[in-house]
Amino acid sequence: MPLDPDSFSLCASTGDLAEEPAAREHADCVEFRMDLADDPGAALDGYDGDLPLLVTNRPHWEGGETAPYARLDALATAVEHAAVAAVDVELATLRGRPTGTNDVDPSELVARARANGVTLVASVHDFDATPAPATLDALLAAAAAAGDVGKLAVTARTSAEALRLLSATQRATARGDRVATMAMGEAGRHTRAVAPVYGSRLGYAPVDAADATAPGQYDLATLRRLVDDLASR
Ligand SMILES: O=C1C[C@@](O)(C(=O)O)C[C@@H](O)[C@@H]1O
Repeated sequence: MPLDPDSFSLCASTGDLAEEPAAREHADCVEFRMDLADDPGAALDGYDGDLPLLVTNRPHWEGGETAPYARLDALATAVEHAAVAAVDVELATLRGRPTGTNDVDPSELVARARANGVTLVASVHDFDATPAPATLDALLAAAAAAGDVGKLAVTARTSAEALRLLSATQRATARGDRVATMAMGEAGRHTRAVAPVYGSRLGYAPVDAADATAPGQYDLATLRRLVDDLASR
């Protein structure tokens, strides 16, 4: 089953698939951060949880832990698994940024995802700041065009920057782009709860706040409660 890009999904973000039972109560899916796992291939082969998986294998140059070697090959194998519903590929990768030695190239990875009915999340991360509005618009439009969902995670240093991201989310949704947004960092924390009100399709949270995969994340139970509460108003 692909992840439905037309509705909001809350992902429990983890490098350890053994956390899935603890995530079931609150999450719609598990973001398996393959780059944070010791043996991601074995973990996927042994996965028998209920929640569908969004697989991510983040390179160093976009805030992850994976050495570039065979990074795309691991994702291409992952999308063949029945439990995998979505795959995250950086927009820069899709645009051809060299990513190390791989047998498959980005277009083949996308083709394999498509052949397996796996939703493609095209992602962009800015770990320093929140770009100007025109840049946010351009990044969201490009990411949404490249994937089924275009995801943009920026860093908000002020409430004005957080608001800028929410505004861009609203504009993207209004023009018909399917996007997912969040502002990392303390000043952006509330955007994780609020961005879905403006159309964001994905949220990320660790089961346990101590295991955050990005700055400013709420724990899973808290983000579920906040998102659901705001959605019902
Ligand atoms: O890209 C994202 C979003 C994220 O960076 C966040 O800020 O919640 C967390 C990552 O695990 C995920 O891949």
